[in-house]
This record gives sequence, C-alpha cells and structure tokens, in this order.
Amino acid sequence: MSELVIETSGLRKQFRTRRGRHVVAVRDLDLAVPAGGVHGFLGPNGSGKTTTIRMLLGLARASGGEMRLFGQPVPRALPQVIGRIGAVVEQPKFVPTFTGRRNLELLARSIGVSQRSVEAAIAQVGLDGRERERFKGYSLGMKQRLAIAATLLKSPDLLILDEPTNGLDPAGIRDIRDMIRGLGESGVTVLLSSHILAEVQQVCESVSIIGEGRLLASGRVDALIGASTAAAVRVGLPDPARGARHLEAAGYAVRRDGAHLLVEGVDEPADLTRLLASHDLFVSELTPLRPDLEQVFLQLTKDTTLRARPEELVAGGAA
Ligand SMILES: Nc1ncnc2c1ncn2[C@@H]1O[C@H](COP(=O)(O)OP(=O)(O)OP(=O)(O)O)[C@@H](O)[C@H]1O
Repeated sequence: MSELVIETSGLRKQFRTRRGRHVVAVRDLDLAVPAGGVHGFLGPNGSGKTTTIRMLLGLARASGGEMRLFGQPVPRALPQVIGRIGAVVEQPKFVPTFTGRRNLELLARSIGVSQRSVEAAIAQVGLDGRERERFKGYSLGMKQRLAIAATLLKSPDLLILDEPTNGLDPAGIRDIRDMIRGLGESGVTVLLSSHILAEVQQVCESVSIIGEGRLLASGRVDALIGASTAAAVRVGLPDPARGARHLEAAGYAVRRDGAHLLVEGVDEPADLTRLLASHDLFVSELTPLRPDLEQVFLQLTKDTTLRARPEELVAGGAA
C-alpha cells in the first residue's frame, strides 16, 4: 500500500443559505489520494470539489467527518503540514505593474526562500523568456503559470490545483496540462480538480469522481475504464438492415452508425458472429469500442447532472 497524502472519511459540509435552509455540498466523502503523480478530482459543476479543497486547506470548516494530510489530522495539524502544500484555489494577488519575476522575488523574500528557487519555479512552469514582462500584460494562461510558480517556491510535496485551466483557450489548456504532467513526473503529488474529462484522462494516473458531494468512483484511470462495460461493438455487414432485425430479435440494442451497426449489451462479441452467420450474414468488421473516461464519467454522473439543480436543499436542521 502506498502512503496516502490526502485522506478523508465521512467528510460533510452543509451551508446555511440566507433563507435559513441547508445546502449539502459534500456528504460522507471518503477520499484516498496516494503519494506521487497526478490524481484527478473530477465532478460536474457544483459537485463539491472546491468546497472539499477549501476544507482540506482550513479555508472552510467541515460539518462532519475526518481529514488527514500526510497522515496528520487536519485542520488540527495544519500548521505542521501546510509548509509541504502548495495550492491554487483562486487567482492570487500579484502586483500588476511588476514583472512576473519581480512578483515571485517579492514572494520568495516574504516566505524566506532563496532567489534560486525563483529561477527554478520559472523554469518549472515554462515562463522563461516571459518573466521580465509585466504581470498586467500576461495572458490568462501565463497568469495561471505564475500562480503555480508562486506555489512551487517552497518546493511543496503536494500541489492542489482547483480548475487550473478554467477560462483558457485550447492551446493554453494543453500547455498547462503538459506542465502539470511534468510536475507529477517530478515526484510532486498533484490533486487536479476539474470538470474537463480530456484534461484528466490525459494527465492523471488515478481519479476520484464525485457527484452531488458523494464519491461515485475512485481508482486508476485504466482500471476504471476497464471495469466499465464495453460501450458497444461496431459491426460491419453487407446488409445492415437485415442484421439489425436479427440482432434486435435476439435482444440486443442496435443503432445505425453510417454503414455500420453499433450493438450494445454484448458480453461476448463472438456471440454476434455466430448469430449473424446462422442467418447467412457474415461480418466484415467486429470492433469492441472501449469506453473512455468521458463515458465512464457520464455514466456515473448522469443521475446527478440531469437534475435541475446540482445542490440538494434540505429543510433546516443540525449540521
Ligand atoms: N458559501 C456557500 N454558501 C452556500 N452554498 C454554497 C457555498 N459554497 C458552495 N455552495 C454550494 O455547494 C455546492 C458545491 O459547490 P462547489 O463550489 O464546492 O462545487 P464545485 O464542484 O467546485 O463546482 P465548480 O466545478 O463549479 O467549481 C454548490 O451547490 C454550491 O452552490
């Protein structure tokens, strides 16, 4: 068993609205984030990701449950572990008229780290060459890099990034994604909160998927994809219409995909060839379509995302 960097059990957060009702943002959440690499914290908008991160960092008080960072109970032991954690939860304040480098130098001095760390952080986030430009002229992507560089100054063991690519264009998203992958490979544990599937699938080894504040699935990305049932089997036939009739009569769900058929609910693809061959239909193609993380995610969160409002309002009561 690898060491867990983040652990929550039965974590719960309830907000009281102005009308005196309660919004349950996080409910009975058990998270386990192993050391090393990038761990995706995935969920639709309003599913409780930011609230969970804020509780871990002592920025919001939990209504119930337990949390540990590096094995230490938080928020009680936060002073002992906070030095090992870098977090970008919201855009930090930088001086707009100073260069990126000057901003980092000031920050480095205020937290007592060497100017050499500034060089290292600039290089790590790929800002070299642009660090002598003023912050106010930076693109959103560069501002985000600078924010991450600021957290790297103290060489954290754990980096928590809340939706780091929000508002970026596709090129900016790719740049930040590559940078995060590099950080994970360098040995830092990264918790990457996101609702963008492609971002997570391409960067993370493991994920926790939440919906309405609950853990829906957790584990290695490849295991989650492998564990979910094959999305469909694509079948090529000389007479798709006749093939579809026989398959439907045998109880399969069949859809047309151009000249092909997409057959769902298939346990064993060979069953299809046998069935079709018994009607003198010989397949020219039989391709099981592996689900990707997006399909796994949609399957898991479909109940939660289809609801009109992401939050569940409950009548006032004890937190
Ligand atoms: N201070 C607050 N008061 C009342 N409700 C809140 C408060 N903060 C968050 N919520 C509610 O808690 C739920 C979870 O919100 P949260 O911001 O944690 O979700 P999220 O997964 O981070 O969403 P997003 O991807 O949009 O950032 C939402 O329904 C939100 O409206």
